[in-house]
Amino acid sequence: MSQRSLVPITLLTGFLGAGKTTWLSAALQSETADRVAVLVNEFGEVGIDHILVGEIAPDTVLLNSGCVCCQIRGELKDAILNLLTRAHCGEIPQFDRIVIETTGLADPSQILSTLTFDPVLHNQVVLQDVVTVVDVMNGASLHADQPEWVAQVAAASTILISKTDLVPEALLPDLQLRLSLINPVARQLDAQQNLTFADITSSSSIDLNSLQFPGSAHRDGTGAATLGLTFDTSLDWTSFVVWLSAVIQRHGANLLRVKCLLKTQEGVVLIDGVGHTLHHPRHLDSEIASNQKSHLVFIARDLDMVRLRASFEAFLNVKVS
Ligand SMILES: Nc1nc2c(ncn2[C@@H]2O[C@H](COP(=O)(O)OP(=O)(O)OP(=O)(O)O)[C@@H](O)[C@H]2O)c(=O)[nH]1
Repeated sequence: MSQRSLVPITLLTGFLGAGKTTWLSAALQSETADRVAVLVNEFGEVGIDHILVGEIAPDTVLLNSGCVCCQIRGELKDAILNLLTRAHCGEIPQFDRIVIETTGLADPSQILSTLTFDPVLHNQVVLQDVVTVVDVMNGASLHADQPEWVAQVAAASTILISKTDLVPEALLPDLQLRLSLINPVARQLDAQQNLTFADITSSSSIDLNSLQFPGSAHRDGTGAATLGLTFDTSLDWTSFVVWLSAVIQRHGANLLRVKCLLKTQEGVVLIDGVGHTLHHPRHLDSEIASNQKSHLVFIARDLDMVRLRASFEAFLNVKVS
């Protein structure tokens, strides 16, 4: 099956009470909403969010009795396959996208790993976006010392900042800066802007101008560190894959996010990974892409970024600026 026919999945995550269900309910009511199937994962005996979302999307499926990232991965797989089968048989309307709303304590990298490595799911669905809702009131203060919050922010392709109506506008830049220190490659949007799925998901053609890469290594105060490397030389793709595989093999548990735009002898390649799982590399063949420098970004916890940079330079024989 070709990549084109895979059903895209949007993973909607964010800490407890951040505003995931509120945003999802609003987006589902938008006139321009895709045809969306929704899976809601909740802790506890009684799920409530799926009832709220279910008023708008009647075929919403509740995954309860555990967290989808650790305890009920099999249930997630069965629920996705069940949705696809029911749509195929005409029992529920056809859909263009599946949205999975996680619990507030989920680690997105575990779910990505299930979606990517399961041999059956791998041929049916593809994780397209990780959308993380961050509560502007509690995000950087209350939640920042929670590893799950940092993992969710680091995994995001888009960060939706919620509850901006509840704080003075002047407080926003501070949170935005802190978020971009943890994850410099995610877009940050105001959740109150009536955003549709089209607004928050990555399009098939990538807007290179929207990609941001940090210039060096830094720590953000939550224990996560970021390394950004930029260089102009063309890389040997095979050597890079060997190096990256070794890094993931050795330090996979510490990695929160990897994003690379690479000039190689085979063209420009975009690599996007959450935790130690990588999406399929995407070839970018536009003229704009070929005029870019190469950029690598690693976000990790307890990883010596100076040594990582030295190892990259030595193995690939590249001097970075
Ligand atoms: N004022 C305001 N309240 C919001 C906003 N977004 C969410 N809320 C409120 O915040 C509370 C939690 O919102 P939910 O959407 O249930 O949050 P959640 O992330 O789905 O929560 P859990 O599933 O329990 O983790 C609710 O009372 C919402 O009404 C917002 O942008 N502005």
